[in-house]
Amino acid sequence: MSGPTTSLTPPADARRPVRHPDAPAPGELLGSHYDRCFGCGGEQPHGLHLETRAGEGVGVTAVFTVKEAHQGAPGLAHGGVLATALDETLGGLSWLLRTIAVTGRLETDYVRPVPVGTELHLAAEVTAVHGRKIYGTATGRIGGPDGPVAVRAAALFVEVKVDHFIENGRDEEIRSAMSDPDQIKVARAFEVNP
Ligand SMILES: CCCCCCCCCCCCCC(=O)SCCNC(=O)CCNC(=O)[C@H](O)C(C)(C)COP(=O)(O)OP(=O)(O)OC[C@H]1O[C@@H](n2cnc3c(N)ncnc32)[C@H](O)[C@@H]1OP(=O)(O)O
Repeated sequence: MSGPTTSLTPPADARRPVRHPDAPAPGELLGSHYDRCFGCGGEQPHGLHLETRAGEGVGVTAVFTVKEAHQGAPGLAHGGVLATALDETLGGLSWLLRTIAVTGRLETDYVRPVPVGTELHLAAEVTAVHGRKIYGTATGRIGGPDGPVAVRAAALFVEVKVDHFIENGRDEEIRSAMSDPDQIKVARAFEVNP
């Protein structure tokens, strides 16, 4: 049975994603692409501090522990924070394709409430590529990597050139990110189609 067609449904002539030959090995920690990123940066005290690892195929896994600062309803994770966790995990996929891409569209289903203190086990994969458009899905499970799904998302990322950040970001942060002594991180932040 086919579902409704939306802008998140890859067109019929979309291609299967291909893991870049220089992608990190399965299980390898990707590390933060930028210290001040709200999703993964170590220098954001209330950030998500998401730790993402390369998975099999064109997939990644990540873990996010819901902290007191991430509440919406008392004792429960804020939906926007959970969407951020899904978005950040999906963002990690660009490192497996060795492409820079930004979220164009993110559609989120909230299936179960996620209490503060929960470890959310995230997994994302690229499902198709069409020109600059990268289609992906993500899930967040509670109680372990095979636990019940609490949140899931479908997304469309759009490949961009590094100019996207240089032209739209603030000079101070761009300069600071480029001068990071961790050259792998700089490459992750700024390299386009090596
Ligand atoms: C300083 C540190 C750097 C860090 C770097 C690492 C980044 C990692 C960050 C990780 C953090 C996590 C990630 C984050 O949080 S990323 C942050 C959140 N995202 C953004 O800020 C993106 C803002 N949007 C834009 O800049 C532009 O709109 C983009 C670049 C997305 C497209 O504008 P552009 O002018 O370039 O392209 P186009 O308009 O010709 O469209 C091209 C194609 O795409 C299709 N399309 C477009 N939008 C949509 C849509 N909404 N639904 C459905 N389809 C859409 C469009 O129809 C067309 O299709 P086709 O006609 O070809 O078939």
